[in-house]
Amino acid sequence: MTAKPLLLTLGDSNGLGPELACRLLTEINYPGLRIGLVGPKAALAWHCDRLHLPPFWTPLDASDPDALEGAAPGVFLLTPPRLAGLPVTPGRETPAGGLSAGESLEYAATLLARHADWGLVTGPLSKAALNAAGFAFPGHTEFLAERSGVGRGGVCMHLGGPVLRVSLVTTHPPLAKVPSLVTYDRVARCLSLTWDHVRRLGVSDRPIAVCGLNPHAGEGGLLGSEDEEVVRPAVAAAVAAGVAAVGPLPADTVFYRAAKGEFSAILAMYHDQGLPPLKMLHFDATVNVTLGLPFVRTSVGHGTAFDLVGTGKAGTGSLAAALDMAVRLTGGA
Ligand SMILES: NC(=O)C1=CN([C@@H]2O[C@H](COP(=O)(O)OP(=O)(O)OC[C@H]3O[C@@H](n4cnc5c(N)ncnc54)[C@H](O)[C@@H]3O)[C@@H](O)[C@H]2O)C=CC1
Ligand SMILES: NCC(=O)COP(=O)(O)O
Repeated sequence: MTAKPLLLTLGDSNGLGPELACRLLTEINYPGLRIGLVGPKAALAWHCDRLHLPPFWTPLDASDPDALEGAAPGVFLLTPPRLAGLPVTPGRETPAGGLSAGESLEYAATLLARHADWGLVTGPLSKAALNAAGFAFPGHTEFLAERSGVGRGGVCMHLGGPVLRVSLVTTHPPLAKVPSLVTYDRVARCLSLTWDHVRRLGVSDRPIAVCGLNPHAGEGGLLGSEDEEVVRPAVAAAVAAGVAAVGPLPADTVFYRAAKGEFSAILAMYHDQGLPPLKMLHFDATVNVTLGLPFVRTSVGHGTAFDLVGTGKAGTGSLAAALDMAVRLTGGA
């Protein structure tokens, strides 16, 4: 079977994305794959020059939405019209970098609306630069949820590594808003999407652990009411529908238990409950997957790391893992 084309957005043109794409795609050969880089040529050219690499891509006509479908395996560059000639300032956070990220994502979303069987891998963007460029989204997840028509409530952010996998009930709201966003429907939706994902990965022999929102999962209501009133009924309904899940469990010990292999995934209630343990264990192997979109989207787990751009010190492991996962989820291997 021929592998599906993958789009790889470079993310913020001044961030780590272009450098990692240059290094990874010249170090590793992906036979049989059609990879369409999306972003400005200047970002790639700057790093190739610095790393003494020849251009490793073939330009494609970005106005032809089927150009990548008809291409032979290889690495291609699709530059959205507004990014042609965009100057780059690698390592500096600017609105131009945000424009590059936003336009590239907009362009990729348009192609994926036409080719839902393709996959999308995203390079890191700066949320501040993205918004400074006029794209009012807290991140890729919300952007793609809206552009695909699914809506923010229909998707679930999931990040995983070789041992730990973590889904999030809420994505990027301020902490003060989290309790009101932990609803029965959100917990149920995220459990259902996470269950589908762990089954796809072949690790559904163990249950999903659901974290409590409050310390000690509320200690029976003593330390907060949400775990008994919202989380527990949603978990019970998911179990009745065939999902293997347990909880709410005290979040302070659930990662320790998962690291020993007890759970297939963890459903955390908010960003900084779920992601610090994951990144501590798997920083250079973390893959972000948006569950619930009509197409496969994976991403690096890390951010733009402006401090590392051009130093050659950044690890390419997370991007490599994101590409591998996209190939796997689009049925390529
Ligand atoms: N996938 C995405 O688009 C993501 C974007 N972000 C955004 O990125 C921007 C910067 O965020 P930070 O919190 O500073 O996180 P960051 O991940 O960019 O950097 C945190 C620390 O990790 C290091 N680091 C990052 N990537 C690395 C790599 N590949 N190899 C070795 N070390 C690496 C950095 O040098 C820094 O010390 C923010 O605007 C944030 O919102 C953050 C996470 C994911
Ligand atoms: N910490 C994960 C993260 O911020 C990724 O966000 P997104 O851009 O993938 O929505």
